[in-house]
Amino acid sequence: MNETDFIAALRALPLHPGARGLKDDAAVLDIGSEILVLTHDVLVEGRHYLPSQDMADVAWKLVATNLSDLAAKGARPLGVLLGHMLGGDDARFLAGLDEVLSHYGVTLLGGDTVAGDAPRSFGLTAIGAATHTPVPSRAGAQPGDALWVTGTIGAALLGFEALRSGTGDPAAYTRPLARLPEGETLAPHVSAMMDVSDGLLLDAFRMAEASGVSLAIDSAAVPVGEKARSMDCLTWGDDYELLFTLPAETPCPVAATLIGAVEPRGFAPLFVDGEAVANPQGLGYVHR
Ligand SMILES: Nc1ncnc2c1ncn2[C@@H]1O[C@H](COP(=O)(O)OP(=O)(O)OP(=O)(O)O)[C@@H](O)[C@H]1O
Ligand SMILES: Cc1ncc(C[n+]2csc(CCOP(=O)(O)O)c2C)c(N)n1
Ligand SMILES: [Mg+2]
Repeated sequence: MNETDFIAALRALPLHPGARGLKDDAAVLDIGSEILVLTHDVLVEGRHYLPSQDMADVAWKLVATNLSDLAAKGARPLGVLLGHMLGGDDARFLAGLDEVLSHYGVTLLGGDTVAGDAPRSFGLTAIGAATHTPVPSRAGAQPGDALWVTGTIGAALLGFEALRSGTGDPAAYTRPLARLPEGETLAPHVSAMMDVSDGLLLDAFRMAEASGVSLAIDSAAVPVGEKARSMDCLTWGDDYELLFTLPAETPCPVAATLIGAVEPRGFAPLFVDGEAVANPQGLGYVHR
């Protein structure tokens, strides 16, 4: 069973309405006075980071990737709960955790600590407060809307290669940034929004499926890390940029690039340069 199959099977279990059918970046919990936004992500040695990496980078990435899901819902972080496995360079992990929490002005709520052998994994739950209702979802894209993305797609891939070769800047891979200010600015305007974690094309496919529309992407319009390897950049993932749709007449209120359009559902959820993409296979990263 791969990640997609497992999540599909989870959808048959009793789901909270705030789980949004397990088809969104985070759960949305209306508790009356506030709307909480909740997300959890895990990093695994060898899968999400290299065993040789500085554990300070791992702590940074663990927090940033979770905050990215809050950003995609326009939420402001309230705090985090950490699931920690002792046995690596725990002092460096603590230093990186201090650094990333200070950077985002976020504080610890709690967590759990265990010891274990490599390959170790680390979990984090991030809790945020919605800044705008309705909280943006992946499901609201409307035919006629414009499709936008922040930042450079494939920067993480190039950062990963820089880390492995020891030449160039690995920061886009080792120290991704959560687009919290952009997410908050965008939330009142977008019809749909998500972060790009598994690859632009796979995540666009998921947005199209959730919204019941087709997304048409002009691949040449996407700002990629390396033009000659555009397809690698569009499918590798780990970029943590925001992918969103805006009504055609709405000016984009943040720095971002127009990369396509929302169309009524055609015979595929995704069209890349006019070519129908009916199957998500090969569009991005899926755990298996
Ligand atoms: N083990 C699990 N138990 C419950 N819900 C899960 C589990 N794994 C995934 N989900 C849910 O499935 C949906 C999709 O998850 P996914 O991990 O693809 O989203 P994401 O966090 O935005 O992406 P990424 O993990 O790549 O950052 C979310 O609603 C998530 O909460
Ligand atoms: C050492 C190493 N680091 C990174 C990658 C690439 N990668 C792994 S998971 C993922 C998507 C986000 O994960 P998730 O869906 O769990 O949030 C990506 C792009 C790799 N193959 N090897
Ligand atoms: Mg996400």
